[in-house]
Amino acid sequence: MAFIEFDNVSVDIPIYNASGRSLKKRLLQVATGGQIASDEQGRVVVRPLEDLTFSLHDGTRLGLVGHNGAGKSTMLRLLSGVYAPSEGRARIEGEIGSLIDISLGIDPEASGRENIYLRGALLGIEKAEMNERIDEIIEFSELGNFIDMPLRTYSSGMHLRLAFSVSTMVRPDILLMDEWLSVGDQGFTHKAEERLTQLVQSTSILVIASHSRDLIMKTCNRVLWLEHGRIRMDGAPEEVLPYYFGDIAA
Ligand SMILES: Nc1ncnc2c1ncn2[C@@H]1O[C@H](COP(=O)(O)OP(=O)(O)OP(=O)(O)O)[C@@H](O)[C@H]1O
Repeated sequence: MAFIEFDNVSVDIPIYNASGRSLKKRLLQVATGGQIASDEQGRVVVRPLEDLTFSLHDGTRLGLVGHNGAGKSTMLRLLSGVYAPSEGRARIEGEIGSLIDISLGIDPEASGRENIYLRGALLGIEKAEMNERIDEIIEFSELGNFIDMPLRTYSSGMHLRLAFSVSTMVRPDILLMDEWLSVGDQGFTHKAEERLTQLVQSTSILVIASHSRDLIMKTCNRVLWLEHGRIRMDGAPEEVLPYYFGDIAA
């Protein structure tokens, strides 16, 4: 069983190199998506998420919507453990899998095969399991003999195919995505699409940030609309999206 429970969660990010007086003054005046303030020590602090309370259970397919700077990526980073709450409490039960930044940790000097092991280690997969699954990953990537060549010799499409093949081999309880991944040429895209759909179906909780109405309608059964780091609306896609996209005045 997987669940995510947020109680009055806020995230503060101190900006250490914004201590110059004039910059600080300017930052405090400029209205951006995140709320900018200064803390007791006079440091500039951005608060991308403020006072969030919600819970997600098995079967939730959550679409995160919100304008640029609303806090969607920060929320995904918080769920993946990159950030911790500065205030409030976040309880997360279940193994988290992240398809954000699938090229993370890829070494251009190492071969495709070595990079599969590297990425696998980052995903928390044991070496013995990687040994068992490596052939399947190589076959899926369709990189043929290039698999033993250094990554710097790959085209960007080949690079993505490798990253996709290894990153989607996990079956997490909670899957985090930043838009729907689209990789490779036509043939590969079709195959990748199928694998991604299977992965999404097999996961207990999905959280996907997206600007696409179609994608959210197709994939999600709940939508959280973030505005300036706060929850503006939380409900079924057919309830929230007409307000978010302005069909109905909010
Ligand atoms: N590491 C950071 N340092 C400083 N400010 C940050 C940091 N990360 C996020 N922010 C600020 O927090 C706010 C929310 O950013 P976030 O990237 O979460 O928005 P988003 O909803 O994902 O936007 P987009 O749709 O443009 O990707 C923004 O104002 C951003 O400037």
